[in-house]
Amino acid sequence: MSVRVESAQGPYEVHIESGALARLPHLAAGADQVAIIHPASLRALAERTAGLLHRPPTLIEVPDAEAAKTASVLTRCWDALAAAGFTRSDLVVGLGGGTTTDLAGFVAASWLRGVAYVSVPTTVLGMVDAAVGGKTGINLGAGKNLVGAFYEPVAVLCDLDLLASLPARDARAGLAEVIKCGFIADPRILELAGESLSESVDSTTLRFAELVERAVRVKAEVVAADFREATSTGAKVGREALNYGHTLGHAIEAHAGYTWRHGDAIAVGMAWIARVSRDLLGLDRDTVELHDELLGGLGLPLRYDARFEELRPIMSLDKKARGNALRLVGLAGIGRPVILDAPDERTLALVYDEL
Ligand SMILES: NC(=O)c1ccc[n+]([C@@H]2O[C@H](COP(=O)([O-])OP(=O)(O)OC[C@H]3O[C@@H](n4cnc5c(N)ncnc54)[C@H](O)[C@@H]3O)[C@@H](O)[C@H]2O)c1
Ligand SMILES: O=C(O)C(=O)C[C@@H](O)[C@H](O)[C@H](O)COP(=O)(O)O
Ligand SMILES: [Zn+2]
Repeated sequence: MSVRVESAQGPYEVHIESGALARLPHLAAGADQVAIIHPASLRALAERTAGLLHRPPTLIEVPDAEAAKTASVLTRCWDALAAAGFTRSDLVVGLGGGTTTDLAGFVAASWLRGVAYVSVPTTVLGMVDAAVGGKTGINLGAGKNLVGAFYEPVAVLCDLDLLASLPARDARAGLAEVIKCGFIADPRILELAGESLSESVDSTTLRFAELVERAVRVKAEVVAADFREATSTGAKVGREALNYGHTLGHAIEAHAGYTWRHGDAIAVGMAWIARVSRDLLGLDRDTVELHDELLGGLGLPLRYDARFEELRPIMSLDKKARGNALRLVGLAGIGRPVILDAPDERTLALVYDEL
C-alpha cells in the first residue's frame, strides 16, 4: 500500500510493503548518477542495493546512529559528491535509520541548493516518522537538529522486509513515535497497541503494518496542512503537534551527548508532558496512565537520571521557543494537542521530580 503526501513541496508516495526496495531502479532511471548514503552497519545492504541499479552508484558510508548527524560528516558527504562530479541531474538516496535519512536529506537539500532525493528508511522510526515530511538536518553539541532544511524526497520506500535485522530495542524506540501519533491524532493507534504490545513491535504482523500505515497517515495529514510548522495558535495546533514529548526529549538527548535513542528520550518527554498537561490543561488521569502503560509496557524509559535544572537551559534552544519563553505541545485530551505558551516553570520542575 502507499500513502500520498500532498505537502507544499510534494506530492510524493510513501510505499509501505514487503519488497518496496525493488522500486528504486525505476526511481533512479532518469538520473545520470546515484549516491547511496548508508551507515557502516548496513554496508551489505547498500552493496545489494547498488546491485539493483543500472549503473554502479557512489556509496558513501557514514557512522552509525547520531554520530552521523554532525557537521564533519556532512562535509565529508559534500566532498564525496564533489569528487564524483555530482550535478543537478543526479540522485541522492538515504538508506538507513532516521539519523541517516536526516543527514542524507540535508545533503540532498544543500548540494547545488537541492538535488533529487529518495528516502529508504530501514528502522521503524524512520518509516513512521523521520523519512516522511521533509525535516532534514544535523545536531550541534548545544542542541538537537539545530541546523537543517525542509526538503521533501521524491519518494519514500518503506520495505518491511528490511526490518528483520533491526534489534528489538530499536523497534521499540520507533513505536514511541507511533504512540505519539495515537495521542495527538489517532486513538485507534492506542487501541491497536494496547491490545497486543508484542504484536505491535513484530514487523511480520498485520497489526504492525496497520500501525505503520496509520502513523504515516497522521504525519502526511499534518505535514500537508502546515509544511513549514508555522501555523499553530493555542488549540489550533499545526505541525508542531508532531513535537509532542520532544522539548524535554531533545534536551535529554543533548544532555546525554547523543548516546540515548531518540524514541527512548521522547518516551520520557511524553510521560512528563502528560503530567504537565494534567496540571495545566486538566488532562484526565486515565490518559496520563495510558502513557505509562503503553510506553512502559514497550520497555521504554519513563524517567531520566539528571536534575531538571540541568535540562531546562537546553530546552530554551527548542525551535518552538520564542524569545525567552518556552512553548510546549501539551494535551487537553486524546487527539487534542494544545500549545502551552510560557507555561508555569514551577509546575514543569515539580512534575519532572514526580517521574
Ligand atoms: N526528520 C524527522 O522528521 C524525524 C522524525 C523523527 C526522528 N528523527 C530523527 O531520527 C533519528 C532516530 O532514528 P532511528 O531511531 O532510526 O535511529 P538510527 O538511525 O540511529 O538507527 C538505529 C540503529 O539501528 C541500526 N539500523 C538501522 N537499520 C537497521 C536494520 N534494518 N537492521 C539492523 N540495524 C539497523 C542503525 O545503524 C543504528 O545503529 C534521530 O536523530 C531523530 O532526531 C527525525
Ligand atoms: O516532523 C515533524 O515535524 C516532527 O516534529 C517529528 C519529530 O518526531 C522529529 O523528531 C523531528 O525531527 C523533530 O524536529 P525538530 O524540528 O523539533 O528538530
Ligand atoms: Zn521525533
